[in-house]
Amino acid sequence: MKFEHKLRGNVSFGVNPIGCKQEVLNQINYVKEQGAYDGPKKVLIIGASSSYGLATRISLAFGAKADTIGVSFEKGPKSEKNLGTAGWYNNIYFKQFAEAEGLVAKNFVGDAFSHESKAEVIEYIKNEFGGKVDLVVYSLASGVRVDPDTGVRYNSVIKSINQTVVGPHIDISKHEFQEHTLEPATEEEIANTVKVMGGEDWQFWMEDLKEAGVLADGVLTVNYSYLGSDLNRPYYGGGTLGRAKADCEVKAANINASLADINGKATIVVATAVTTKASSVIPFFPVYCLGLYRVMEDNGTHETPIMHQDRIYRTMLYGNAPEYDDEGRLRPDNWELDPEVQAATEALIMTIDADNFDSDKTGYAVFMKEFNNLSGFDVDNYVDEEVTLEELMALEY
Ligand SMILES: NC(=O)c1ccc[n+]([C@@H]2O[C@H](COP(=O)([O-])OP(=O)(O)OC[C@H]3O[C@@H](n4cnc5c(N)ncnc54)[C@H](O)[C@@H]3O)[C@@H](O)[C@H]2O)c1
Repeated sequence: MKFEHKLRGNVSFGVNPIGCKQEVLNQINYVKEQGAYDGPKKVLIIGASSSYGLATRISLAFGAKADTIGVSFEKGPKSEKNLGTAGWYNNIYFKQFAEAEGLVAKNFVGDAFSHESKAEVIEYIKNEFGGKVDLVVYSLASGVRVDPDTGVRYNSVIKSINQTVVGPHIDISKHEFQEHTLEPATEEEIANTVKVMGGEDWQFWMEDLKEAGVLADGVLTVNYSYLGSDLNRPYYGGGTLGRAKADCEVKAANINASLADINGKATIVVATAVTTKASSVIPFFPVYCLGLYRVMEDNGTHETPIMHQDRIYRTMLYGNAPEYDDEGRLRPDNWELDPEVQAATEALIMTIDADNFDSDKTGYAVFMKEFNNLSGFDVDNYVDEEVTLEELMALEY
């Protein structure tokens, strides 16, 4: 079967399942090369099927020998034209590789926002996962959330607040460098984005898990945030997504209070900018990445999700070199926010235009390779393997 990388704007519809398998294996091998580390042994990851959540799962399983439960919202194959989503295959192949090493790897595919998903996961932890988890990772990125109590559907928007933002953007499918205009969000759009991407559902998960008695003494829970810099503040930190991230900090404080009696802790991890399905559709962000990646590649500090998450868990959360800010947030993003890196990124971005955006002057090649890798294309060590639709449909998650 031929796999086609279909794109609309910066959204990918095609998938190469065999490429996804190799990409998962490449990440596993990266972690193994770093060696083993002491970490949590029973982990729940909400949003586990791609980028940061998947990288977290791979690092913890293959670096710290953790058993993992992954929750995600992915689609399986229906026809040769519709092979489903990359995350579907990432789940399957992660599980195969983890089980081959004697680890437990359980996948739940469904809506993490629903009561049913939470109940199913809790039942599984109680009956088949040893009764308790010692780490809960919340790595969800979604455009919609249906409120589980009212049934009301909320959509998140990526918009600025109180200002119109005009700047450069790239349309990947058209291979075009464009000027983009972002109109400010309404109050309702801001509130809806907080409802979807804020911390409410994280808090709901932690309340339900605690009430069910499935959190180990000393449990840690983390939520991935992004703060960024002046270069992206108008459309990120100062925009609707920034509001949602601020809400996660409020909810972290609530969770911390509720976990005190079991010595638990909620931590906001401010992660670095990486190429993911969620970040590629943020207006202007790809151009920020073109500048940033060139500078960080040249400095030897550019990281992919697996490199970043492995460093976070190995050296910071379960290592002896965590770096917290005054607000108690973990700051592995300090390589990105280094003033010299930011100044060089800004200077480079000012020179990027329609003629050179895809040249070696920028991080275009790095960005595009990472973008293609997300769907199983352009993967290192890839070996073509004949596979039929029936075989793909028979794969069990
Ligand atoms: N990409 C970046 O540059 C960056 C930087 C810092 C922080 N973060 C944060 O990291 C987190 C993860 O983002 P990502 O970029 O890895 O996203 P992603 O799109 O790669 O992954 C999102 C995950 O959420 C799951 N998901 C979405 N809706 C769901 C639902 N209703 N039920 C169950 N699962 C669902 C998907 O299946 C997937 O596993 C987000 O909070 C994001 O803001 C991202």
